[in-house]
Amino acid sequence: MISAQVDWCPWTDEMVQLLGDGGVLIFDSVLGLGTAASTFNTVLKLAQDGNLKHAGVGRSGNLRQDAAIRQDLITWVDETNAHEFSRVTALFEGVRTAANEHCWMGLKRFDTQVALYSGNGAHYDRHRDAFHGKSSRTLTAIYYPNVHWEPTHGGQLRVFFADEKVEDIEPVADRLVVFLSEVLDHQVLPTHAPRAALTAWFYP
Ligand SMILES: O=C(O)CCC(=O)C(=O)O
Ligand SMILES: [Fe+2]
Repeated sequence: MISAQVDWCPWTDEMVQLLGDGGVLIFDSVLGLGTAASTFNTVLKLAQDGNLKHAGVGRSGNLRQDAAIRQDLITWVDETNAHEFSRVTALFEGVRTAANEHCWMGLKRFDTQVALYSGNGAHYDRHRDAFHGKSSRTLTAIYYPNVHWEPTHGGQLRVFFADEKVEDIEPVADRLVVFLSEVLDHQVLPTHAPRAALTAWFYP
């Protein structure tokens, strides 16, 4: 088994093993559809108000090259919007606690990115969130609030396991996905409807 769909907490020995082996934990119905819907609306409102910006990939500093790799619009959870994302942030705090209790990861803090893919084919090419020695990003957790999501909307999170086996994960409402940042290659397939995601990166 390379992914698990189970109650989100506490983490079982099997789940800890799966994560360590470079797998993905998938948890459904983590906050309720009401919270998913209000979170999705908050992301749309941030976009309508012009508060989301084109994401850079980082080191290259080449905006055109970055735009070819990823087309999402992003911001970060900070003091201006923290109130509206408090339930999602509490969920991520729960992930941090679970990872520390069950995997002894010693995670001290996390940053939370708010992302919106427009739906006009917007995608994010295959990448890894961290590379050994280049960043202290250790664990990635993603919450999807997409209440109207359908398979024809595309936008699956495609994950690549060490043996190059692939799994496509639908970004459906109220789903939480967790994996090791330095281990798992992944991409966002082209989206054909607005697709929101909140991503936490945890640091030791
Ligand atoms: O939204 C997703 O499913 C993944 C986004 C991602 O890989 C990233 O922002 O690094
Ligand atoms: Fe990523």
